[in-house]
Amino acid sequence: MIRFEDVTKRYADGTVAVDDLSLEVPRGGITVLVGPSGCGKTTSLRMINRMVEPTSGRILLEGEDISRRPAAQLRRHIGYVIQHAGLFPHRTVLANVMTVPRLLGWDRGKARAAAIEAIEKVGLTQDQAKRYPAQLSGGQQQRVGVARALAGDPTVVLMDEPFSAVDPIVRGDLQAEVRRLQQDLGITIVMVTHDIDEALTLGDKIAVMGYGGHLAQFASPAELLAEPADDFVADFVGKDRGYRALSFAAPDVPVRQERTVRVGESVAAGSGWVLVADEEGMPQGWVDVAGWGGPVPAEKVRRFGTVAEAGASARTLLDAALSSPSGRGVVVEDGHLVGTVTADEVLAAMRREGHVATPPGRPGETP
Ligand SMILES: Nc1ncnc2c1ncn2[C@@H]1O[C@H](COP(=O)(O)OP(=O)(O)OP(=O)(O)O)[C@@H](O)[C@H]1O
Repeated sequence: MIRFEDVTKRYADGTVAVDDLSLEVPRGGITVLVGPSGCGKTTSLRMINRMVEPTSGRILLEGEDISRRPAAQLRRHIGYVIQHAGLFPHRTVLANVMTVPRLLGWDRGKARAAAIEAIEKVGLTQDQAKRYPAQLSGGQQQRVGVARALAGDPTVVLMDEPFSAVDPIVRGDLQAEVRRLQQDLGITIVMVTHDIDEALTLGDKIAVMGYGGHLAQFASPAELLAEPADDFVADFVGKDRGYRALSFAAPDVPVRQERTVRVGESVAAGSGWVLVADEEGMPQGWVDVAGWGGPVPAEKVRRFGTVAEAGASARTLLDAALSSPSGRGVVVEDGHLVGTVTADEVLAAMRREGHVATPPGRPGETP
């Protein structure tokens, strides 16, 4: 839906900020532009709303060359969020958010209603709407920035390093919020970040840009981790990409049936690790039935570590298995036991589905 065709931007001093960029941002998802400082991310983003004009090439929005549309008209459908929110300090939150619909020519009543709706969408209260930006935390100010971008009912929202100025916990909340908003509203988000973790967390598609403003790779997070196009991308994506890739694979691991007992129920000596569940079948923990038998005492029940929801990522399944005292990870659906998986079973499923390579068999080993 946003298509860059051979787009180059050379600034007046000769700097080539973007070099022959061609890519297609899909409609209704999050596309992230990521790369080291100065690689042309911001320039690329700003060409989408014509804050910067390409030197050559063209950009199409829904098949239409944006250079043919008056910039002001184009921007009506494109929200814009910047680092530090860029709020007017002497205007209340509500007035700040109203600026966008007012610029669109909406009357005060309609602009106010749209602003209030946008403020609620980003999780701010009516009380906070009456305050001035300085009376809010950094994370809340950033929410106001997002609300302002949404108030004009855009189809596309551009975000330039929107969360880089907030602490990691707030950042995580804001990332989740942006993902939720994108899904609820069906908008297309194009986001710039220099943080590969943020790109991998949020991006449906990621454009890794390299020095000199050229596109190094345009791919999904899973593809980027599995098959970085070159050394630059491999370095940028990071050394532990094998582990990170686990988050993006949801292998079909056969779940084994697991017998459960209740506290007070008798077990035979030497049963090994037995899963304890309550009367509704909700798993509660493991009990090690080694040198004893008889009724299970509550104080012998050990928590099971993490639990995986059915259909979870390989990372979650492995984590459940590795953190379980029995080595068997508990898989649940709506809190009810489905069964258990071991780390070996998760890895075997990963191999079967081609998510991880199968090591060549050593001599004497049966395949
Ligand atoms: N108005 C301008 N005039 C001249 N050169 C510019 C201008 N704006 C940006 N540049 C240069 O173009 C290149 C790309 O800049 P841009 O801001 O697009 O990169 P970026 O990837 O967003 O960087 P950062 O992560 O540091 O913000 C840089 O070398 C920058 O110095």
